[in-house]
Amino acid sequence: MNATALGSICFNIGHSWEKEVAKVSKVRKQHDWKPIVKCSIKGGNSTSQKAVRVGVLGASGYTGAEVLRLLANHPQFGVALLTADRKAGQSIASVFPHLGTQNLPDLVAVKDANFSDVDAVFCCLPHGTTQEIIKGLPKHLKIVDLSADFRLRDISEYEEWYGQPHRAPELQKEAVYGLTEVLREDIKNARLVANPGCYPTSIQLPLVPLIKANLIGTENIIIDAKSGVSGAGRSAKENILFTEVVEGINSYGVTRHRHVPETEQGLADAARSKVTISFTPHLIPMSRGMQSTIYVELAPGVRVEDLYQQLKLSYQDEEFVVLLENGAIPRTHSVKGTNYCLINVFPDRIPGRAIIISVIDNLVKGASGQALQNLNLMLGYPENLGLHYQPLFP
Ligand SMILES: NC(=O)C1=CN([C@@H]2O[C@H](COP(=O)(O)OP(=O)(O)OC[C@H]3O[C@@H](n4cnc5c(N)ncnc54)[C@H](OP(=O)(O)O)[C@@H]3O)[C@@H](O)[C@H]2O)C=CC1
Ligand SMILES: CC(=O)N[C@@H](CCC(=O)OP(=O)(O)O)C(=O)O
Repeated sequence: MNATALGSICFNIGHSWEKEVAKVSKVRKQHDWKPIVKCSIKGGNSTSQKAVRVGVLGASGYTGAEVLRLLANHPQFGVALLTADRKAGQSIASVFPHLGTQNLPDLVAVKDANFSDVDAVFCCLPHGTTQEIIKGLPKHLKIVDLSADFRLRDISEYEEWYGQPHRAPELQKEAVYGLTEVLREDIKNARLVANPGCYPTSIQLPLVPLIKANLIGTENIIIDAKSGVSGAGRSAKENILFTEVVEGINSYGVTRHRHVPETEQGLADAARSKVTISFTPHLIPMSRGMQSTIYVELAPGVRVEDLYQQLKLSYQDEEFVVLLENGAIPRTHSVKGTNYCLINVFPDRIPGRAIIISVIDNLVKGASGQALQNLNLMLGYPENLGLHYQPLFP
């Protein structure tokens, strides 16, 4: 898809809900899904009739709030339960005034939550905490976990990188990694999806097709990545104070960031052999957005044009992953507030090397948007339902 096509995506998103719901009904028939149980619940449109009752665990955090922003436009998912920790007992309006018009349920502590009227949850909790909480959830729930707790298949690797033993190894075996465009078929049948990290999403989407096609070397991949500050969550930390972040750039996790094993796991699956990356993330003074600039070696006999054509082929039918027109620079402004990943490939001035730029909104494709894309799939809906947003620019 080229930049003109992207323009038409961004500016012709004229999907009417009637059309969407008609598509849903068709998909439901194909999947022999249970009939729509009409229930009156508070949600994006208060007291509207929605088919699926959704809970958001960690609704007082950034990714939880982003799930709620997206659900406000979802024709089939209504919000039935919201949880928080320190903010339990408060209204969502007092925690997030921008969500105050939605007439959402108040925040409760997870231990006081009643899941009997909930069909699916987005788990937007810190890693570590999440394993214990998900272990205790009723089995009827479909779960999309936004934390890192179920992303690493090898639990010894989890212990090594997260500094604590895995507390739900049985559930780890069941979890499906939620990189939608790559693992769509597995996600459709999953009960528990481990939604990918933001950096790993922005890196794997361009690299997986190139590695699968043996077009690039797998031992000398260098990734220089930048994230907006919302990537660090909403709780107070010294390194994300305004004064620490504004007018500067801060590298962190240098030589050792926990997204390395997650990214190498996904790339190794594509290569069917070990892949190693050098990865350095940076915190930059913007609220949301992420760019990964990736330096790769071309496999013998391969041209940069071959990389471009491969990505074009791989993503030609994808709505949310867009290869820009030759030479166009992906910008975080173009994806702000949307579920898009924009990619382009450039020849390095050093022969035999290429530079790939990939941008996403860390809170949308890097978290809550991809999570919604996955839950749509898990419940047999079109994966783009509720995800049609134009970029917020300027
Ligand atoms: N921010 C991002 O861009 C991305 C984040 N993620 C992952 O998503 C998850 C959520 O991130 P984010 O929204 O940024 O985090 P926040 O820190 O903004 O929010 C965390 C949420 O979890 C709740 N919480 C904290 N501790 C507990 C506990 N012990 N028991 C129950 N609830 C608890 C908080 O409640 P309260 O505020 O009331 O204390 C809050 O609602 C994390 O695992 C993160 O790594 C993944 C991809 C991108
Ligand atoms: C800016 C910032 O701090 N970003 C977070 C990554 C956010 C994310 O994707 O986190 P999870 O893997 O925990 O889900 C970090 O580097 O740890």
